[in-house]
Amino acid sequence: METAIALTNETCQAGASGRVISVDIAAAKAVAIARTVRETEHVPLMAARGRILARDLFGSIDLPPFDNSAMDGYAVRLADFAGTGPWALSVGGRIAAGELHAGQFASNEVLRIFTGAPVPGGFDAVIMQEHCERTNNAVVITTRPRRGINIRYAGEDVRAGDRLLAAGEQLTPQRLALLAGQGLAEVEVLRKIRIGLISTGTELQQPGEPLGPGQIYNSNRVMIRAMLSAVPWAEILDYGIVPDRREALAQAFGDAACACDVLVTTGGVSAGEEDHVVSALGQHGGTLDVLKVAMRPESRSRSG
Ligand SMILES: Nc1nc2c(c(=O)[nH]1)N[C@H]1C(S)=C(S)[C@@H](COP(=O)(O)OP(=O)(O)OC[C@H]3O[C@@H](n4cnc5c(N)ncnc54)[C@H](O)[C@@H]3O)O[C@H]1N2
Ligand code: MOO
Repeated sequence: METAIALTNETCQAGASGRVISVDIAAAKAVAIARTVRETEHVPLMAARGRILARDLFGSIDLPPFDNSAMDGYAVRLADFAGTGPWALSVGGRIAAGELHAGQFASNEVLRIFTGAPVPGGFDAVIMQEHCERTNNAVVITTRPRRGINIRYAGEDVRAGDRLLAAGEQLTPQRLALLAGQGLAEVEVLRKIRIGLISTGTELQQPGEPLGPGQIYNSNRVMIRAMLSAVPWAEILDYGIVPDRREALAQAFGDAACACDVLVTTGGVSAGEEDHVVSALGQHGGTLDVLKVAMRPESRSRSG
């Protein structure tokens, strides 16, 4: 592990003798000095995709909340299947999803039922309509059903009290559905990491503007912003282009340091006297890990 070096006005030269390391090692070193964001916020489920869960979440209700039919067909009681079939049973009621059936049933009565409808107490199987023959007010069933067939029992998917998700997990669409299934409207997540972006270079020009002599369009900015905008737990603060003047850079870094958790800068970290980024960073009392990364065309990046 290379030790962090204190910054001085000459620090911009410090990388010159540093060892060149791989992209993976450089990334690991940058991650090693990172601190975890602790502040949290509540966000609506609809806006929570990709956010990081702040705390463990436990089920508050069973899912499904009640025994319900997995098929359109007939709810039956096994006690009505005495002897050998076929059995002719009369239809004593009808229930669709979203309804309740409060009535009583005589023995030998079945219930016309639809997918998602609650299975009343006492019924222990649902026979698909395709496996029944309906005649007026009766159904003929030829095969004795298995107990529980085509019934989704309360709590089969989630039990109240189960740990559903752990702190630190990312909220995928499927996990969000799990929380919605518990009736949650919002969820506590870690606040977004604020990533500042500063493009350094007197020679840089914004795309869309005429290119002056010696100028080059700022292509890194749009690339980095596009990459960061795909990160749902990050927020981008774009400070635009800052010219290669030490005071201007120090001012921009000072502003950004107050507002950001991470600052991404491009340019100005080479070894010439026009490269002021490292020394301007030093003005804010930081320490610096010099990371010379084995990549082309830019081999110089810094993390601190
Ligand atoms: N006799 C037969 N019955 C069924 C058959 C079959 O071949 N023969 N196929 C089964 C299959 S497979 C499916 S899938 C379902 C499709 O039925 P529907 O499209 O009518 O779906 P629903 O009954 O409306 O819902 C099914 C289930 O999911 C619950 N649900 C619905 N919407 C939501 C939502 N937005 N969020 C949460 N949960 C929802 C609903 O309450 C039901 O429990 O048909 C079978 N039946
Ligand atoms: O075949 Mo249904 O449409 O998935 O469960």
